[in-house]
Order: sequence, then structure tokens, then C-alpha cells
Amino acid sequence: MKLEDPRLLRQYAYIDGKWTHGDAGRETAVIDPATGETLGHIPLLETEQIRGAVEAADNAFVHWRALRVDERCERLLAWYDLIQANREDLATIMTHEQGKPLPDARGEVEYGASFVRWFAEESKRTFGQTIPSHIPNAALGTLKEPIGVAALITPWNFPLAMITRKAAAAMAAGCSVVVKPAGETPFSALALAELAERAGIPAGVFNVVLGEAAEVSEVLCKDERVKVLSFTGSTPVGRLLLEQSASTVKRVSLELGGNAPFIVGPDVDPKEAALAAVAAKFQTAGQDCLAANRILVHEDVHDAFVDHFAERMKALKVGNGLMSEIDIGPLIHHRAVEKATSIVDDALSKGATLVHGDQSMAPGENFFMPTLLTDVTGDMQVWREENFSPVAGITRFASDDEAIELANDTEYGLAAYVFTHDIRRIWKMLRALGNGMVAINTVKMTGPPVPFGGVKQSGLGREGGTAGIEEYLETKYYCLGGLGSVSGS
Ligand SMILES: NC(=O)c1ccc[n+]([C@@H]2O[C@H](COP(=O)([O-])OP(=O)(O)OC[C@H]3O[C@@H](n4cnc5c(N)ncnc54)[C@H](O)[C@@H]3O)[C@@H](O)[C@H]2O)c1
Ligand SMILES: N[C@@H](CC=O)C(=O)O
Repeated sequence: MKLEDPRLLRQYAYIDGKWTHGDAGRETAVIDPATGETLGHIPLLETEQIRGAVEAADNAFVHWRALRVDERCERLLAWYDLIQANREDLATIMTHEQGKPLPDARGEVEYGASFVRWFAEESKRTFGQTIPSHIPNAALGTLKEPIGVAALITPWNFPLAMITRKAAAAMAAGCSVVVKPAGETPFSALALAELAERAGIPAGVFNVVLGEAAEVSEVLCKDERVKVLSFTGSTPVGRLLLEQSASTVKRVSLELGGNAPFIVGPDVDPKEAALAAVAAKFQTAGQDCLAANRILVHEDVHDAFVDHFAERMKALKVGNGLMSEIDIGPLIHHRAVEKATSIVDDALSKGATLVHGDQSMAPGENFFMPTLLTDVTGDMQVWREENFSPVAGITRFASDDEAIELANDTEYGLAAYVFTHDIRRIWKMLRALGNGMVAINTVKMTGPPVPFGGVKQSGLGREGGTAGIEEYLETKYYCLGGLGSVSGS
């Protein structure tokens, strides 16, 4: 891998400000999904080393929380500046380990950095309250205090932004963090650690642990010193971690899977809506929690929409994300290709129509060609599961009520998209959809100031925005009595 600064490619864990190998010498390879080449190796840490990282974070917490807020803010801003200054290398690392096209990787670095700046500024606004007193001669109020060590477990599809969205909020609140990135994409996390060190983030405040996922996560969930677990990943793993965290009654924040409906009303230009739907479906090769998986189109515009959708998707270029003008990179590994194949086969066996998609054109074994299925029904895997691949499924509907019923026919409730210009339809759908986020006539909806998150089995809590920092704060109520000079409010 060619980097302007080769020291950003770290092949060790990062604990208490030290680059660390595994005590038992266990290692695993990190593979470029586009080429199958080994990019490097990372250690698999032993249980005691994971506990050591928690210990380091616990010790560092005492000093980090005690820093003046403007000092914490400045260190975070220095981290932000370094992430921006090293954007090209960070994007190169990401494209190699994750596969997404280089322009998308640059976009993710920018997106990830934006959380660091936003939360650095937000650190100054963790206000408590003054409460009008019902107790004679007392002053009542609340303080906001950092909760303590935060364990952050993140996925491979957004290997940098899913870390900064959590870590910047936690560190801005005064918490120290132990990050466990996905084994497929550890190098983005380790580069962030290198830059955090250069930014003057003290040893022990930002730690990165690596190892067997189930082992590491269990240690983090069951350690009493970890006060909050923030997980982004699949719903089944989220359920497991929620259970494991119960024994220590820690706060748990979960950003889980999505199976977004994309509703196209009868009144919209089908071409405009189809271009938007393609953008909302194929970003990151469909490996996006916000991917428009279930596209619901009113019968009046259905056929025209399908034609425009198919035409636009045929223009998408599939290949190694390092090459120019690539829209769709590889899936993360071959298992994901097998899953996509089985989802398409299942749909076809149950009556779906294959409008486009020819797997024989795939440029390598981890690539899956953009595929369009119509006549999708609720008994198909493509409807029920988060397919996490460039497979799009379209269903027609006849009324708003039917669209709402279809959209809500899932255990997931992350994002939904609605395309219509009828204000009554917009309001009705906005209120009726069982989703944490609804984008209307746009596919762009994320960013640092917004409360990102899902309902139903898509998660608990919110990331980003003022809600995002609250996940890492405790409210301490005080009642200061015996104040002769104060009475009532
Ligand atoms: N809601 C959101 O903000 C959001 C954002 C990005 C991704 N996601 C979701 O993440 C999923 C894709 O990511 P993924 O495949 O990395 O998810 P995953 O659940 O397989 O893995 C996520 C993290 O958990 C770890 N892990 C995996 N198996 C584990 C186990 N048995 N015990 C403990 N830890 C384990 C992984 O190593 C990784 O660090 C999708 O469902 C996607 O929708 C959600
Ligand atoms: N695209 C999402 C990540 C989901 O996979 C985001 O913007 O956070």
C-alpha cells in the first residue's frame, strides 16, 4: 500500500499510549477484498490484555475528565486537523481494507472528521439545569458528568466514521474509550490512534484493542469498569451484547441493522425518484445500514420508475475502488457474495422478476453485480433480511395505507425515504412510519448535528447531535439545603 506517511499503517494494538503485540503471539491477516492480497497482520490480544486496556482507560479517565473543557476541546480539534491533513492516506487505507471507491472513502474521512470537530465544540455545552425549588431554603439543580470508560465496538462498512461518531462524543464528554474495530478493517482505527497520539490525546484516553470478536466483546461487556457500551453492527450481535452487558447493568447504545423502505408516490417524476433510489441503494455496494432495500412504487409510476432505475444502474461501474470512475467496489468477503446469490435465488424461486443483473460480468470473486428484482413479496429474503449487497427489490402499491403497511412490515426501524410533493401524504407517512429517521424528497440525511438512530430492532439511543453526547453523560442531581438566604424559586 502506497502512503505519503507510511507510519499511518500500524500493525499493533494501541493500549495506554503504547503499540502492543499479542502476549501469545497470535496474529491474523487483513485482506484487500478487491484483490485478495494480504495487506498486513494484526495481533489477536489475550483476555488479560483487553482487561489491561480497560484498566489504562480507567486510570486515564481520572485525568481526562479533570482537564478544563477548553483544553479537551483543543486536543480534539488538533485530532480533527490531523485527520483532515492526512485525508488522502486515510482514504487509501480505507479503500484497501474495505473496498469502497476512493472518492467514497475520501467522503467518509471528511464525514468522520466532521464528528470530531462538532463534538469538540459541543464539549462546551454539556449544561446542567437549575430547578426551581419546592424545598424551603434549598437550591436544586443538575450537573452533567462523564459516565466513565466507554467501550466502542464498530463494523467494517464505515471503518472510520463509525469510530469517530462515538469516540469524539465520548471524549468530548470527558470519557476515555476502548475501541474494538471490525477484524476486517482495523487499519483505519489504528491510523486514528496514531493521529490521536500526535494530537496530544493523553495515553490511555483512546485505546484500540484487537482480537477474536466474541472474546474481546465479552470481556468488555462484563467488565464493571466499562460504564457504557456503544455498538454499531448487526442486530443479532447487538442482541447478544445487550444480554452480556446485563450482568454489570451498564448503559448500552446500539446502532443496528436497517431495511429501509423507499416510497415513491404517484405524483413524482419517476426519473427523478429513480435516480435518487439508485443513489440510496448502491452506496458502498449496498453495504450501508441506510441502503434503500425495499423500494415501494405507486402503480401509476411503477413501470416508468423501473425503466429509469434499470437504465441508471446499468451505467454503474464495478471494479477495484482504487481505479478511477468506479461506483461499486467488492463486497467485504466471499461469504457476502454467497449471501447475495442466495437472496436472489430465493426471490426468483418465489416469483420475483430479474430485470437486470449478470453475475458472469463480475470482475473478481468478491464482486457482486448490481441486480434489480421486481414483483418482490413479503415472503422473500430480499424483503425480510438486510441484504447488505447491491441487490435492489421493487414492489408496487396502490394506496398510501398499503405503502405504510408494507414499509412497516419489518422488525427493523432505522431509516425510511419518501418521495412525494403532496404535503398531506408527507405528513401522514412521516407520522405513520416506524423508523427513527425519515428523509423526504432527498437521500442525504446524515451529519454531525442530527440524532442518528433507529427504533424497533434497529437500536437503542442516538448518535450525533446533542443526543449523541448525552449517551456518555450522567445527570447528577443536587439539593443544596440549609441556605438561609434562599427560599423557593
Ligand atoms: N445503525 C447504524 O448506524 C449502522 C451503521 C453501520 C453498520 N450498521 C450495521 O452493521 C452491520 C454490518 O456490519 P458488521 O457485519 O461488521 O456487523 P457485525 O455485527 O458482524 O460486527 C460488528 C462488530 O461486532 C463484532 N462482532 C462480530 N461478531 C461478534 C460476536 N459474536 N460477538 C461479539 N462481537 C462480534 C465485529 O468484530 C465488529 O467489530 C449491518 O447490520 C449494518 O446495518 C449499522
Ligand atoms: N451510512 C451510515 C452508516 C451505515 O451503515 C451513516 O451515515 O452513518
